[in-house]
Amino acid sequence: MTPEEQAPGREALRGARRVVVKIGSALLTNDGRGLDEPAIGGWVDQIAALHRRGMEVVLVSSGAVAAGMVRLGWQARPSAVHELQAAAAVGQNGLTECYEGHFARHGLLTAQVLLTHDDLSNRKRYLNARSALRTLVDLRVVPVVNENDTVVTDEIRFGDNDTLGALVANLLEADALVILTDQEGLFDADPRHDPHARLIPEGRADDPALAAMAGGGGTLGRGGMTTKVRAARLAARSGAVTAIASGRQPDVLTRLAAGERLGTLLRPERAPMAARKRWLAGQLQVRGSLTLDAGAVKVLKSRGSSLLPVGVKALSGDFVRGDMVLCVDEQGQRVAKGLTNYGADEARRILGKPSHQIEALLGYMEAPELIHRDNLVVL
Ligand SMILES: Nc1ncnc2c1ncn2[C@@H]1O[C@H](COP(=O)(O)OP(=O)(O)O)[C@@H](O)[C@H]1O
Ligand SMILES: N[C@@H](CCC(=O)OP(=O)(O)O)C(=O)O
Repeated sequence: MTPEEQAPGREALRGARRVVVKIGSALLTNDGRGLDEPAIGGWVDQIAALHRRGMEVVLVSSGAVAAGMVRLGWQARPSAVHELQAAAAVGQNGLTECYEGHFARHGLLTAQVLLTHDDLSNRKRYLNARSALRTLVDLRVVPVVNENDTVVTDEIRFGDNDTLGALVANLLEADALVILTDQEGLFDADPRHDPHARLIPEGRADDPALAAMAGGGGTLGRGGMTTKVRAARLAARSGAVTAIASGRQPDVLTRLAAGERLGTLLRPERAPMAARKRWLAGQLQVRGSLTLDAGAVKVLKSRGSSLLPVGVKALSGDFVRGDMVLCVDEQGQRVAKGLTNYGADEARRILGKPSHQIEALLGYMEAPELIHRDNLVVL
């Protein structure tokens, strides 16, 4: 059997028990004309149908800023953070009200869950968010998740909801992430600019060739296909398949759940990572970077070893013990990410040195490794 045959494909969607559905801004707001209520009603009807069949669905919905702009009568998306925050606060109200009303037609309760990057990067808050979401799902409530745009600033925002959708899929170990957008799926070029662009029906979530075809978004959406392909790679870490499809296709969700070949399906190729490693991999903020020699790159990749100072050639950034740092090879390619046992000043003094010299060099030894393998994830 080839790896392609072994990997979960369309049947993973058919048999999915838990699914995260992400609906993008471009689609939700009918290209900027305010919330597309009839369309939202249609997606809710499909989710309710899946729910009745026993499927657990978590919704990740964008649209707060775009809906707020329309309510406030603003023509153009503001660039000032405080205005974006205000628009999100006004628009999120409308979103919640809209979903609540439509799900109520089916006798289903919804729950508004607003998350920030900090909620998922701080381990304690991550575990809290996980148990709250799990409880809601167990109670058969449909969580409606968005980024808490009103309190985030540029440095700490996910920005696009594709990434948030993937992290929620990881958090709940969902079987599938379905990304509904305004295109039929991933094309080999941006169909907005290339009329000859062709749809890619299936691929590997971590295929770099697909990432290269994906471009940025329209005026309303944030990340375009770039963040959708990256989200598929993130979702694959917990074994989820990702479908990217047009929310304008009639019955798109129920047809996907029936295993129909719609849109683009991106399959996970590697075995799912343990939960803690996934949490590490999902961290977006890194404080510094370490350049590894070829020997260190090899043992990290082939044996999952810890990173010792002896294998590090250079470092950059201003990090402290416990911060996330990126490990790159001598060509600058990303190799791994992990939580460092030493701050930048100490690490600089022990670079390239065997671990038995650490105590003599620093006057103490926190640990023999710069990054322990439990705190390291190979990318
Ligand atoms: N290779 C590609 N295939 C399909 N769409 C692409 C591609 N590259 C860029 N895009 C753009 O990505 C847009 C969808 O992303 P985005 O605007 O962020 O929407 P959303 O709000 O649904 O996330 C499409 O309208 C399209 O113009
Ligand atoms: N959190 C933002 C959504 C960000 C956004 O537009 O994301 P996306 O739909 O992925 O392009 C909002 O509700 O306006």
